[in-house]
Amino acid sequence: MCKSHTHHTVQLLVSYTQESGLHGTNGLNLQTSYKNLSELRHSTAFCMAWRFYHLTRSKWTSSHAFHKKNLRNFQSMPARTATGAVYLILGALTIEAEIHKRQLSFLYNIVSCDNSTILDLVDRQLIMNMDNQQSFFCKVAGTLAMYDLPSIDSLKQQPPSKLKWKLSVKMALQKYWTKFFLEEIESKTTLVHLDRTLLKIGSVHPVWTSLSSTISDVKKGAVKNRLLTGTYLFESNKHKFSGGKESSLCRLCGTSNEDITHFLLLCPALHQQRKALFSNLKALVCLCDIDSEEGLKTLKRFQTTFGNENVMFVKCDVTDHDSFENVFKQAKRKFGVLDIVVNNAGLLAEDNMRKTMMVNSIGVIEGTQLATHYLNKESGGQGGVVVNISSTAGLTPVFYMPIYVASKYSIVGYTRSVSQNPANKERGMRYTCLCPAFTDTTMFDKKWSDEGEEPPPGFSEEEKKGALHLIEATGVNTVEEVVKGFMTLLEVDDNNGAVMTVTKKHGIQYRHGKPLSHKL
Ligand SMILES: NC(=O)c1ccc[n+]([C@@H]2O[C@H](COP(=O)([O-])OP(=O)(O)OC[C@H]3O[C@@H](n4cnc5c(N)ncnc54)[C@H](O)[C@@H]3O)[C@@H](O)[C@H]2O)c1
Ligand SMILES: CCCCC/C=C\C=C\[C@H](O)C/C=C\C/C=C\CCCC(=O)O
Repeated sequence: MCKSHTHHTVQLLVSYTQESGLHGTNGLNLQTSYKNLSELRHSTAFCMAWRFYHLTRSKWTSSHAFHKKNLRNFQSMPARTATGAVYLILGALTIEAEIHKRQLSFLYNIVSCDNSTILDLVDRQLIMNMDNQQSFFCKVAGTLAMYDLPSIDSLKQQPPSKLKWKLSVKMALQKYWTKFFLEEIESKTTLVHLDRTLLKIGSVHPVWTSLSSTISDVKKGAVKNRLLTGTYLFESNKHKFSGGKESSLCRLCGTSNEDITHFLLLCPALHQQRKALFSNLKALVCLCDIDSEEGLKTLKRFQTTFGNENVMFVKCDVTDHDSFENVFKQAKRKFGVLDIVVNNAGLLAEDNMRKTMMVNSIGVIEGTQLATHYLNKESGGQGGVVVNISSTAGLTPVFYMPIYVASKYSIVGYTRSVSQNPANKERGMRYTCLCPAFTDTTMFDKKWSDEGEEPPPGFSEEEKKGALHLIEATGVNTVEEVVKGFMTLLEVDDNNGAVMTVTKKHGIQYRHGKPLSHKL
């Protein structure tokens, strides 16, 4: 292979792929485009294999970068995409692996031939040249070891059929590079949503294979791909990165900031698409509340989105053991297994100390004990997570609501304590605590912003003024902001013992240092 031919092939490859961008926009589907790319790449790799020994480290690095850039452009991935994702989503081999494949094929052809002169030369090389790093045999011995393939000697003694050898090499390369890139992506926080079981060198990820090659489908695939790889730029990020110059509002609904929680769960403009997807997902929810009128309204709303069979409501009073346990029994009977419990019931009634403590404190403790019993692997469950809803008032004294504060402080201390039980790991349990600041819900009633209203029971006129002042100073969370913190607590599986605050000023923050960590 002469130098000018090599140069020509590389030029061809560059013009073919470098500016091609998204597949499909050039009229080709991903498979055809990739096949053409890899055929050109193979011949380039082939050329390089012979010049392999003369390649300097910087040439090596630039050919890797060149190859990765082509694969990335080809899938319309931005430059910040993790290398592992670029290769695994397309199932593509590295240049290094392509060269190894050819080395191993060449080795097979030599050791399995019946030309005694060639075989003698091989023997001579094996005796004389195995310490020489530049020798083909020394290099290929390293390649065989790298992929756990038989040594040159055993290949010579018992060469398998050509087909079998090709298959063994293919499998070994795929196994090695799949493991290599899976390890690489493990540390990437942007890739937490990528299902590892769908990633394999040699197979194209369903994000590409499930699409037709129409331009609109391919563009949808590019967005999906960016969502999967954590590289999609939500409006809220654009806002952040532009130093506030760009708007953070969702362009689809125009009503809220666009972030991943909004996009996946909340944006009303995507309701229809979500409905179709959610009806296949088996997210099963049991709602419970002492207020059955409101509970049944919420049930109806959830059933419309998630399907009638996937949601249930059970009336319950969390201060009554039997009533509370009945919820767990009913949910288990209908859904079979329980894995998340949210102890959310709460009230603000400074004029009723016993009720406040019974609902906000005892109710949450009771719910946590029942969850431990019904979810725990040691008592027939599959393990899971408990999220106890406290408040920033569970971390800061507030002089005009000491009873509410006492009830919420108790939840933080209780949750942190149960999270330290050494049995949690065996039981598959983790316990977390969410502490929102003032949030725009029914508890945060209009009367707190209406100067003309009487203060709520248990509050003097002066105390109400103090509260309004505090509310003005701290700001009021939207429910979406709190949901975002809540989803983070659920999704991060090594946060046992976490206490998270959600405030208007500082967003999501963990308190009390790093939680006691164990991965479940
Ligand atoms: N809204 C805020 O500003 C804010 C801030 C921080 C924490 N929290 C906490 O968030 C949680 C949810 O409150 P919210 O703001 O959604 O108010 P909310 O009043 O809408 O919800 C509380 C729910 O608890 C139910 N409940 C009360 N007593 C019960 C009982 N004995 N058994 C069963 N259910 C009972 C109520 O019927 C109500 O539906 C509460 O624990 C609250 O203390 C609220
Ligand atoms: C003072 C009564 C206001 C009424 C709002 C109704 C219910 C709110 C309940 C919340 O749990 C209270 C949350 C936070 C208030 C406590 C402390 C503020 C600490 C400062 C901060 O949030 O940074």
